[in-house]
Amino acid sequence: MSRDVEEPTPHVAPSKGKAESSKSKYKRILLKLSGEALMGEHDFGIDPKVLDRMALEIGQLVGIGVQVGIVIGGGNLFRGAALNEAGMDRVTGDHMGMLATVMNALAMRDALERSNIRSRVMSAIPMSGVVEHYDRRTAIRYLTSGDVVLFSAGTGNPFFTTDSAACLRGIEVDADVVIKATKVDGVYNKDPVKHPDAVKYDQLSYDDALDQKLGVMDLTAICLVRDHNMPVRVFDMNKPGALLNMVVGGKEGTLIYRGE
Ligand SMILES: Nc1ncnc2c1ncn2[C@@H]1O[C@H](COP(=O)(O)OP(=O)(O)O)[C@@H](O)[C@H]1O
Ligand SMILES: O=c1ccn([C@@H]2O[C@H](COP(=O)(O)OP(=O)(O)O)[C@@H](O)[C@H]2O)c(=O)[nH]1
Repeated sequence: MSRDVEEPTPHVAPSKGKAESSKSKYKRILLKLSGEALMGEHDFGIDPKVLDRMALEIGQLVGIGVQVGIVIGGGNLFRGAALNEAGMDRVTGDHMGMLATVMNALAMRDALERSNIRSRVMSAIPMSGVVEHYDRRTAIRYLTSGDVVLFSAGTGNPFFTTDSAACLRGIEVDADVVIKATKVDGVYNKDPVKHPDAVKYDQLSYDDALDQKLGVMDLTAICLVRDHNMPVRVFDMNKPGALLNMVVGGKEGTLIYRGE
């Protein structure tokens, strides 16, 4: 697949429906939201104030015609690896982690709909009566019609992360970019939380991210985007307005792409 990387010319594919995105650099994005960020000031669970703020920011994108797919993590509730360390079977823990992402997606849909933003939740694990089962063609139809689509339950398989799920869904629905909204404002040469002298990259290649084993995103996810030439942007979701600014072409976060 030869996906046009965002530089130097914005990639606007005519096949993605009628949405007017004259001010947006992208027609369709896949936004990965950290589960942990949903906790806000708390140690566990979901802070409704955080959801409302995110709904507002997502609404701004929808308002300028951007088609938005979202993958939410589950780290605010359960992580398979942590449950495993505490003695639980890993696969059971991962199933709990994936179910946690469904709960987060339901909470986010609720917040979006309270803000009058049409949205759908799809799950990689069938959950009849609660959410729709993921189907790529249906998801693309929803996106094209302007609905926000929340892809929940990760990839549906244990031993993966929601970063990998975000990259997978982004590639499947032919998004222009995967945007990882996280706790740090970009990718650094080492973990900036542990190393105050870490230096931030404005952009770096997939191969550099892999070679340096930069921990901001798991290596499985980076291999996937590299193989499909899907650009990834990493930015700080706690910085108000940063998401909209990035989508209209402002300088935010770090771009991971195929390089020169
Ligand atoms: N080289 C790096 N650049 C930026 N962040 C890094 C790096 N190495 C490790 N990190 C850590 O990765 C974290 C983001 O990844 P992760 O915990 O998976 O986030 P999320 O919960 O958003 O998926 C950051 O909070 C940061 O502490
Ligand atoms: O495809 C997937 C995605 C997620 N998970 C599980 O769900 C948890 C929550 O996802 P993640 O840790 O990626 O959430 P985040 O760090 O983004 O909050 C993971 O720890 C895994 O246990 C999984 O098993 N398969």
